Amino acid sequence: MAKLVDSFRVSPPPGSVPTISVPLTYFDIPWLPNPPVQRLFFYEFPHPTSHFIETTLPMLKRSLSLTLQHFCPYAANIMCPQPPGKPYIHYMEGDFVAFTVAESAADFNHVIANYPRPVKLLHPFVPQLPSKHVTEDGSRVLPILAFQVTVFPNFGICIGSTYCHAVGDGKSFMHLMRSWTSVYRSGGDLTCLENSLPFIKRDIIKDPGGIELVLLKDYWDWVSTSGENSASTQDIAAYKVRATFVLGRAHAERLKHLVTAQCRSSVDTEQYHISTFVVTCAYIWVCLIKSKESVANNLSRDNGDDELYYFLFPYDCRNRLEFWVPTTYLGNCLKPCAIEIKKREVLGESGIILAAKAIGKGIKEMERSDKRIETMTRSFTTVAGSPKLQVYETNFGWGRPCKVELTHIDYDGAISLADCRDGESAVEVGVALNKNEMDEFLTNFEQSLKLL
Ligand SMILES: CC(C)(COP(=O)(O)OP(=O)(O)OC[C@H]1O[C@@H](n2cnc3c(N)ncnc32)[C@H](O)[C@@H]1OP(=O)(O)O)[C@@H](O)C(=O)NCCC(=O)NCCSC(=O)CC(=O)O
Repeated sequence: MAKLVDSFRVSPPPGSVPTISVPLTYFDIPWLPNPPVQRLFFYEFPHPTSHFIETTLPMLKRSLSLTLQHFCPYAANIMCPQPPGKPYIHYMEGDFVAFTVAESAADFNHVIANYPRPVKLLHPFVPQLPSKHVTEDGSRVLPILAFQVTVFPNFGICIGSTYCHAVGDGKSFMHLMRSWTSVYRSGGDLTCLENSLPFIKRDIIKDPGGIELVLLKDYWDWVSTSGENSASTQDIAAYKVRATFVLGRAHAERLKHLVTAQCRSSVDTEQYHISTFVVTCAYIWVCLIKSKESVANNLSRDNGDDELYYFLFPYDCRNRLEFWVPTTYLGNCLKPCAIEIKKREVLGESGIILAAKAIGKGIKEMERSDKRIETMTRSFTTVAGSPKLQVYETNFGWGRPCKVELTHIDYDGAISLADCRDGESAVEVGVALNKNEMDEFLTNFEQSLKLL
């Protein structure tokens, strides 16, 4: 539980940003039906709530307001006119980011632990976006971003965020977060942002193949069928537990070595992109499949040998397209990369190696732009976050986060990936599963490590 202390609306400074309309591109539109991204940053903060409110809160709000002047899409709304109107981001004076302050009596060390805990434990620290509403002309208005700062008196604070993925991907959001921390640390001096301002214009995204219209039609179909009435997600997560698994650098290197050794020749090796990301995903994916099949009492490899499992992860297209997209581009610039593997391959002795080769081959094909997107029917695992987002590099001046969590994985069955706080570890993986699946996963994770 968290007790509401105060709530605010944080806008860019008055008069600093003109009214702006930014179209959504074909990279943004597919994210519209997705539930929002929820990321929690936990920090040690050994002070009472009164200290936070008097000394920290004013500058947190002021620095956010100043930062939003350069990141105004995050203070805006997404306007969704009735078809055939195209959705777009719209900012006007007075638009804001919802900003709530709460206090929690929960045990901070338990909250930030890696071991399995009920997913419900973290939900009180996740901010709610303001309600969607409909304008007189029938346009739906979707608020984009909300923050909630929860104080755990004398122990820590949590900066919780909820944002609509259609406004921008993880790279864009973490650009905002890191900029906010810089402005906070500099006492409100915006010159610290001068070398890394976001690139907000969308007309650099070229669409020679007319893919936007295809995706818009899919979106309009979604609105007219399930749309806003999709099933409540809260119930799905009620009985789940979540845990964080850390893959050490030594284990990642050993896995990379094992996979590379399995490629028959150097020519063969060139067909695969083998990295820490690839082997971590392969390792977790195989442990997940084994755990779920074990709980379903379905571990026999003779049964449904050719049944397929799918793995889906985003591929950042910045600097990888035929047209120029700067690394500071604010928006979505991700393509989905889908991998498939047969059940008998996963459950065999070389399951992790085969999974790594499949993922590594998929990335190479993305680089050559010849990867087809498969139709997935069932049994797919998706990835949220990325070790490249540097979520632990968000220091407001009271140290790096002691824990970062993505809580929307509680609902959609994705795994979350992040960099690690300490240099010894390679990747942090967040998993939310039913209790009995988590027990199996823990066993699989530990046992497979011993085999490396
Ligand atoms: C396709 C990928 C997933 C692949 O990941 P990789 O870690 O393999 O990435 P990469 O292409 O940078 O390759 C890194 C590996 O190549 C090696 N490498 C790189 N450059 C090299 C060079 N010049 N010479 C030799 N080796 C080199 C490095 O050692 C490293 O291995 P090693 O690592 O072993 O040292 C990634 O490129 C990508 O697009 N990531 C972005 C995904 C993303 O943005 N997700 C967020 C979704 S938004 C979201 O979900 C919302 C939110 O989060 O808020």
